[in-house]
Amino acid sequence: MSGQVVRVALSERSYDIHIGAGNLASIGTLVQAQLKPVHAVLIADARLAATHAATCEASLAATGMRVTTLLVPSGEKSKSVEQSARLWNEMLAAKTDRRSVVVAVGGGVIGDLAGFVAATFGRGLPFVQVPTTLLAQVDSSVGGKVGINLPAAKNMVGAFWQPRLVLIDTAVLHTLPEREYLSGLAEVVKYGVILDAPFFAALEQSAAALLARDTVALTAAIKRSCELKADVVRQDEREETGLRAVLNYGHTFAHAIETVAGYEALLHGEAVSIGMVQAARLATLLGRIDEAFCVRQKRLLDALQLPTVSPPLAADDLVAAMQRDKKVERGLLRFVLPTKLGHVELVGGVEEALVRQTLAANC
Ligand SMILES: NC(=O)c1ccc[n+]([C@@H]2O[C@H](COP(=O)([O-])OP(=O)(O)OC[C@H]3O[C@@H](n4cnc5c(N)ncnc54)[C@H](O)[C@@H]3O)[C@@H](O)[C@H]2O)c1
Ligand SMILES: O=C(O)C(=O)C[C@@H](O)[C@H](O)[C@H](O)COP(=O)(O)O
Ligand SMILES: [Zn+2]
Repeated sequence: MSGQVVRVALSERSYDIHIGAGNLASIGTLVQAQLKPVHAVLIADARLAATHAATCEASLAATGMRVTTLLVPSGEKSKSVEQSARLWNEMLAAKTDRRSVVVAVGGGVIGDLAGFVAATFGRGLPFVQVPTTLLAQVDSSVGGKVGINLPAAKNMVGAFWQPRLVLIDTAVLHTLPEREYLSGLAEVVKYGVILDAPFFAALEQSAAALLARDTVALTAAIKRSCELKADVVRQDEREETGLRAVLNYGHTFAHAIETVAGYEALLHGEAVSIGMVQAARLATLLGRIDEAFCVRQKRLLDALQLPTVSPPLAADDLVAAMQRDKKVERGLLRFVLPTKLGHVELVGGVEEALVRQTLAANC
């Protein structure tokens, strides 16, 4: 198969991310060669039933394995206990067992949900990610964080369950709606800010090409994002040393906004864009970074047509949501904050008054 491969090197169960254009139809041969399952449970976004999910289904079936396709309604609300229970029951009815593999086809919602179901059904089934949004290709399909939301807390129930392989077909991005595409660019910008200043500068140069979905610029951005994430996950797979927390830059604010807004008003990447602006502002209030950094970060987010101002939400509700963030330690908030372009730190003991001041400055 042509294309590029990024390796996620782990002590157990390392895996490859295959990146190419038009490689979706090779999913069957890849899965068969690597996992030799007798049965595939294809969990797909219902909106992709007639397109990318159908391609994957045909490719898997062509290898001779039995295929059960389970469609999930599109949208963040599907990352739920109810959808998980429905999938577990349908998998049982379809005689899913340890020779089965779960294949997720869709964006981050499907990957997180299908991965969670794979991690829990029968105490764990092999799992394959076929991400079809930019956000899922650069972030959610890599690293094994799987899970669902509770109404009052985003991603609160889940597991670390690594996929056995990730297949990225950049051609599927041609059908992605504009707003969803831009949302994925926010996580790409995140990688530049937290880990790679030259990559951030390259994004500044290629903003117009990225907006035009230019294949060369896009493939480079996807590959670099996957490499950066793979390297963090390699060093701290289960977010135990604090290193992996860097990937959470902007997310304490973002998850609070998404939760308080009821999971539907904003896309995850949009909330991350706003959250990165707020995290940078908090860092300036703490004297950890200068205003020039904030201006530069916002300029790139603006160039990529991402939102940088939160919708009006009650500060009390946002702070209460932040108190339920998984990074909270002994009741104290912790934030990932920039120290310079390309470097962030996990900072504890941030006073609530400063967080409120940051929220009030929303502009
Ligand atoms: N596990 C992780 O490490 C991680 C990382 C980042 C984000 N996430 C999670 O990912 C989720 C967001 O994922 P998302 O942005 O991919 O959203 P999503 O899964 O909701 O997909 C966005 C929309 O795009 C549509 N779609 C998907 N692929 C398409 C295609 N190729 N053509 C046309 N339409 C297509 C879907 O039907 C959906 O309506 C959030 O729940 C977030 O918390 C998880
Ligand atoms: O992979 C990670 O680690 C991340 O933090 C990536 C984030 O972009 C992603 O949104 C993740 O789902 C957030 O995880 P959470 O542990 O804060 O719920
Ligand atoms: Zn994210």
